[in-house]
Amino acid sequence: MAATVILSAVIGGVVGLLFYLYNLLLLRPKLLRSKLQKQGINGPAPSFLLGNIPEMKRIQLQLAQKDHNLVGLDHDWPSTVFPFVEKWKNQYEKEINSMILRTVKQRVEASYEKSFLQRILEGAKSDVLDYEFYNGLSTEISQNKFIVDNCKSMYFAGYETSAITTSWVLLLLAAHLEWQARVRAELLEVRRDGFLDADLLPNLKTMTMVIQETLRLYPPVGLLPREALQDIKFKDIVIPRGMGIRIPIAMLQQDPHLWGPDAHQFNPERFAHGISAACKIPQAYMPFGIGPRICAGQHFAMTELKVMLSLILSKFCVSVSPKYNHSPVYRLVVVPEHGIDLYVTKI
Ligand code: HEM
Repeated sequence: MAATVILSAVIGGVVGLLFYLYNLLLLRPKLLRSKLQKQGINGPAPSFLLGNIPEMKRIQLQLAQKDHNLVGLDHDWPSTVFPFVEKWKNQYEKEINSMILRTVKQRVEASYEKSFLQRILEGAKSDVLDYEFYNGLSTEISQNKFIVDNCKSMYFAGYETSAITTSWVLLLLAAHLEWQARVRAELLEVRRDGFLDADLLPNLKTMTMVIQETLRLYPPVGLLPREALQDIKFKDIVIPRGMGIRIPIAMLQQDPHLWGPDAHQFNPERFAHGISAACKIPQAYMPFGIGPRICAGQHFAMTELKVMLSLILSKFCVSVSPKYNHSPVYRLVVVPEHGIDLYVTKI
């Protein structure tokens, strides 16, 4: 009898352990991964956005296939509890870094044009690396680190932000058909001969207003982190050196005291005479941040958004599907929790 109990306990323990490992290593990361993919995180990027940097797209696809453990574990399992997670993360980081370096170098060797990546490489060789951050590292390591860090920053800062803004704009235009019609009419008028070139983009005034209003209501970066580098006295408030500060962009951009009673509504008309006329304190509108660290890609992002929306709206009408469940949430950027369901009709 005792032997049966012990045997059952051992079998139960082994089965439990196997299930735990299965859950930890396979099932859970897989579920998390598909959940993240549904939100568009780590999924294959639209080729338009990455069209000019196909290598980055390839890297992203490779990562999407490879890093399911990393994604799952990163989100759920603190490395302090499972020290091996740290080891895996380091291993993945090394792999990702060498993938980026390899890609950058191959691309630069294969290209004669003055590309953005070439500029990063030139930057890596200039005295920019005198920064404290790189002190103590050998020249080669710091140059490589500079290249990899810059590629990661550009990719991190430039992809999700623009992609999610396009989605929010399409949703808002699907919900406000009169604005969709105005944007389309403007588009047809501006590209009279059927071709929209770069010089015509500034003429898309209504579209600019719609994008500005979308970025007001759904700023991808909802909070801006800063750190006080010295003691600051701000009226009656003393902010000691080293304190972390969060600037609540999303809240500032919907404050009725600043924007009027319709602050929570979609009304692109408020931007008809620019940002200063739209808001009592224009500095409270900061979807691209503010100050010396303002978004380096803001003009590129506006151009990219206009081109992408022009291409979509000149060919398709969008309307909201009854399946759509509105629930914006703060993740890495502000995203629709359940995705965006739209009906798309060819014009
Ligand atoms: C709708 C699209 C975008 C939004 C809303 C956005 C927003 C932001 C915000 C809020 C910041 C922080 C600014 C601060 O700290 O004051 C930032 C930084 C940055 N963004 Fe963007 N961004 C967008 C697109 C892009 C694109 C397309 C690129 C590159 C191609 C880019 C590159 C960067 C870089 C490099 C930084 C860091 C600048 C620095 O720290 O000096 N962003 N962005």
